[in-house]
Amino acid sequence: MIGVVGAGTIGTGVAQSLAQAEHKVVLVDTSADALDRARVEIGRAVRFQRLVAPKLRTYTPAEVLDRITFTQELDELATASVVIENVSETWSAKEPVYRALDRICEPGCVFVVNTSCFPITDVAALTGRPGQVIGLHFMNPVPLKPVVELIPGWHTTTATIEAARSLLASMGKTAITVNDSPGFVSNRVLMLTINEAAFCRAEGIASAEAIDELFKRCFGHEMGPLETADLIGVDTILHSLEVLHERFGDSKYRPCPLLRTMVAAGLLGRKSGAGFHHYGITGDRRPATQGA
Ligand SMILES: NC(=O)c1ccc[n+]([C@@H]2O[C@H](COP(=O)([O-])OP(=O)(O)OC[C@H]3O[C@@H](n4cnc5c(N)ncnc54)[C@H](O)[C@@H]3O)[C@@H](O)[C@H]2O)c1
Repeated sequence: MIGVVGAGTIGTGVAQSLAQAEHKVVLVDTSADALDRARVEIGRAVRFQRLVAPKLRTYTPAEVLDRITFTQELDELATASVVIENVSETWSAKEPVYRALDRICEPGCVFVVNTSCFPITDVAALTGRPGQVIGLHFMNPVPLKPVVELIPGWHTTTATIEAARSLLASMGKTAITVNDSPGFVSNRVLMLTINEAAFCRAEGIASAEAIDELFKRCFGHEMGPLETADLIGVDTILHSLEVLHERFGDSKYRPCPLLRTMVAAGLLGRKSGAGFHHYGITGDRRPATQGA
């Protein structure tokens, strides 16, 4: 059984992807609402994928959901072989989870850190098993993204790296390995781009639509930086920039104040229905009427 902790934007996709690979999953969140949303979202996403991604047509939503136990009890992870942690990107959220998991889980259990920016070695130091802690930075939406950034910490053993690779292979995914550092490679670069795009929007240099169109039509990106921020979650972007700012001590990572305002206003992106753009209940983009 694989444990997944955190049933938000990314944890929901991780649980779905594991269940579609025939793993038994226990999905834990402190919020009953988050678990309810995850159940609905997984059913919707599997239905959608059966239409657009032929390789994933094998299972019905009921079959996938049947492999997932939704619970608020971390203790249910006592027999997990691997736990993938996806709780909010703040140290105050992550620290107690690792201390508790270290007490609850069997000594052989591997802990996978799905963080955007925290160094894996820092997280591993919260546990008595640093050799069995590894970073896997999944991309959103998890079921549709075939590549994962893999980050061994200082003490991560070869056996743990192999266990992570074989879990990914069972999910039809491969890894690109990078060394441990705040934000690794992908988010160290991406967060600066999104932050600068937010500054352009905040200074009135262009609309959110124009900023995103430039990246799509001039550079051939699938999504613009502000659409990407909405997909990831504006709160997760803000927390990630705060981690980079604090860890590097470099002012180039200071978060654009507009991001703080948007988080305070509840404009979190797709998950709240509005961010830099507006979204319908199925996540489709709608013309902006107000907000950022
Ligand atoms: N959103 C992305 O695209 C993305 C991609 C890769 C990695 N990440 C990382 O994954 C983690 C989660 O990000 P997210 O975007 O899903 O955030 P989110 O805010 O959508 O979800 C976080 C979830 O964690 C839950 N949570 C908080 N404390 C908890 C606890 N003690 N026990 C159990 N559940 C708890 C919250 O209730 C919430 O449902 C972060 O570290 C983020 O940086 C996010």
